[in-house]
Amino acid sequence: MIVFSKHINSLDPKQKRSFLTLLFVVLLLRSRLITGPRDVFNALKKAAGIRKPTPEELEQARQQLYRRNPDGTKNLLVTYRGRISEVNIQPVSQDELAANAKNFPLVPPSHKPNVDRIFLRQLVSILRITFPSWRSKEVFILILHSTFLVLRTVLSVAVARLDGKIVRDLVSADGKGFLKGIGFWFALAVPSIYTNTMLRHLQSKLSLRARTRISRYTHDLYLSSHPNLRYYRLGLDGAVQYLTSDVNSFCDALSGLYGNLLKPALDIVLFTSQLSRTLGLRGSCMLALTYYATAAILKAVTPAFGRLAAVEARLEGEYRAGMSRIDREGEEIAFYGGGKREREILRRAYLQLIKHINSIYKIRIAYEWTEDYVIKYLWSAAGYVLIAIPYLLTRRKRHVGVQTTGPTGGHVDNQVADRTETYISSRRLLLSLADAGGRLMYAYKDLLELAGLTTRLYTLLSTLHSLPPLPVPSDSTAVEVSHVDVKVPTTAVTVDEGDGFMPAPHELVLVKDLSFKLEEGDHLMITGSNGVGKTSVARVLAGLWPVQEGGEVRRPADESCRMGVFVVPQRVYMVEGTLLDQMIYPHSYVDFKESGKTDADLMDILIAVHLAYLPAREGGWSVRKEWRDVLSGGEKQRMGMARVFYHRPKFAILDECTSAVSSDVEGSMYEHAKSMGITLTTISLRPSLMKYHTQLLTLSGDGSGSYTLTRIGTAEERVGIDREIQTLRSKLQEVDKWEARVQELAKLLSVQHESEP
Ligand SMILES: Nc1ncnc2c1ncn2[C@@H]1O[C@H](COP(=O)(O)OP(=O)(O)OP(=O)(O)O)[C@@H](O)[C@H]1O
Repeated sequence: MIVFSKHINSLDPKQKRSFLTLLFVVLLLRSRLITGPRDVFNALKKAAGIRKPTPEELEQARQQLYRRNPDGTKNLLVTYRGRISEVNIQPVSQDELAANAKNFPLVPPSHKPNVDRIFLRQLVSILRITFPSWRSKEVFILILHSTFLVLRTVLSVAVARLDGKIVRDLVSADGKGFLKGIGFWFALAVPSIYTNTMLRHLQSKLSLRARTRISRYTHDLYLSSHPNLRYYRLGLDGAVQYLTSDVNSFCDALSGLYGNLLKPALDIVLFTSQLSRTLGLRGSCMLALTYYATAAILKAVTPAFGRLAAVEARLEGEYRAGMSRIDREGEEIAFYGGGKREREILRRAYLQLIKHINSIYKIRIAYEWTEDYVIKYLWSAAGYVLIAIPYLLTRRKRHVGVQTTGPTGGHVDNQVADRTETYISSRRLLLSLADAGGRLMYAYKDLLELAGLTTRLYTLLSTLHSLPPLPVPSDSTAVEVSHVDVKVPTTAVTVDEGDGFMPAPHELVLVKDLSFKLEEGDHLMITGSNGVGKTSVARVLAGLWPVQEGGEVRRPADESCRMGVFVVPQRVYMVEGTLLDQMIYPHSYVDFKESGKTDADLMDILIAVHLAYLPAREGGWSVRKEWRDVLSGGEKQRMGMARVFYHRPKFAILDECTSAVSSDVEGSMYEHAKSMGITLTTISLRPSLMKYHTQLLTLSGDGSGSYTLTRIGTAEERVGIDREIQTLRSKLQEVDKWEARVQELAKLLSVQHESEP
């Protein structure tokens, strides 16, 4: 950079003029002040027959979502400003993610964010994601950004020199030189402003690219299918905040810091080298001493900005989570009239956040006061002293300051003008130096804040990476469970301790040593009182909860659903999208088209679940609505059953998913499922459903984890029912005794009342 500036200095005036003209033309073209090339481009597009898509084509692209490429990758169809752009998506492979896990060992919960070795290690691990290779576009932007940073520093020196020269011409009453100087001043303004604008632009661009890289990585990591299911098992409080806001803040802080750190550092080196010519050895040593003293004072008064930023992000996440809970559960809250209560909860979360932010502001007052005092006043005073030293202490007249070639040709024939020029140039450089020092100190504060955000992002990534894949069940033609203890996995009950992760205090075993086998056509009903572990059995069967050593779950590999069994939960999930998307979930429109199914097939399914009126009522298959609010509870459950008929799995688990459906429709849906050859496992407390099943699994619920498995309609089941009838009869016989006792007690009470005074 210094070489570059020296090189420019060495050019003769004619060469300098040509160089500046060339620079001006390049900047003008790049700044799009001239729109010619763009008009030509648009005209060419028109001539080539490239037109704007129609609204129908836009809707079609929205519905289709992506196009599959022959090489297996997907092109996402993004509709934006009336156009469709295709973005090639190349997901990070699971192998690559697994290999990266070694870069993300878990942080100890006691770790407090700071600018230290741990921070650097964490930052490097994340930077590997942001800058995947030397040839990536992000590196190119970084190089371009750095080039503009150097250019800005060079221009600053040129401005300081010009400033000195203008004042020199003024003092020596050189009108021609003065006007020439003003002309240069305006010419220099063009590249200076352009450089500043480009710096801001490239900084934002770098932040956006980093955000895209990290978001894609976290999406691939977080939204992983079986056997990873990280989105289900993460167990980190405020995960949404980590995945959205924190990523954004981190990228902004990172891209901002680069410029904020490099620019003042460059400035300091260049300005110091320029000034050292004026100041001499003694002055330069004193300048270095000033730097050291400043850094020491500010380090001593700098608060723990990193930790403060991490706490702020967590509190922001809690507040956001409260807001989205109300948005999600609005109707339930309204039925309970819980607005006031929710307001209190939200207000508390908000006040906690605001109190924290306020305390940061207060902490900042003292810090910023010291910082301003040191940077603005101490440095300026030191600057005056340093400039004065050569004049006050050195008797020998020295040619000091930045070299200029004025009308005098560098001869000192006007001592006052010469001194004024040197003073103005040096003073401007010193002011710029103070400004650079200030920005460097601000950058240290930014660095601390980046440390806090890095810890947050690193915690997310390391927690995601630390989840081992779930065991993949072996293939079988039937569903087989042998010697399985159904227990709540420890990772599912973790508590977020701000930055850390705490395991569950004890293990909760719901069902002990569970064994059963379901061949195709063996329909199982699971029953037992609330909270006994019925849904937990489904979680184990679906592979959501791992099985302990010694136990085993075997399932068929079924193409219709990736996990071998298709589970319909009690609360049916409604996906964002069209009516068609609700029915085919988790299939996409492309999957639907590839499956060969038609609208007529879909209609048949809707008839089977008694929802045939929906497409006409809602305005067709492609209408988009907030289906969670539009459909009633029973309609949603019927839609859940429609999905089962659409996917037609070999085995389906229905977890109380018809509890809001009328009994007649429920019965016809069960008959339809069986006629399609779907083997059902129903979790229900409704005895009326028993007739559709062949086996009954009853979980005892006495805390021992015991269960009974009986065949429905067999001698064994009849014996079981007889036994229960006998138990009830013997209890009924005691009813007479209990009634006699009640009468005795009533008499006793009335006697007591009479004897009272
Ligand atoms: N992630 C979890 N963390 C902690 N406890 C859990 C978790 N999941 C389930 N449990 C506990 O395990 C027990 C069984 O839950 P499960 O959902 O299997 O009950 P259920 O028999 O299906 O109940 P219901 O009939 O009310 O639906 C409950 O006491 C529940 O609190």
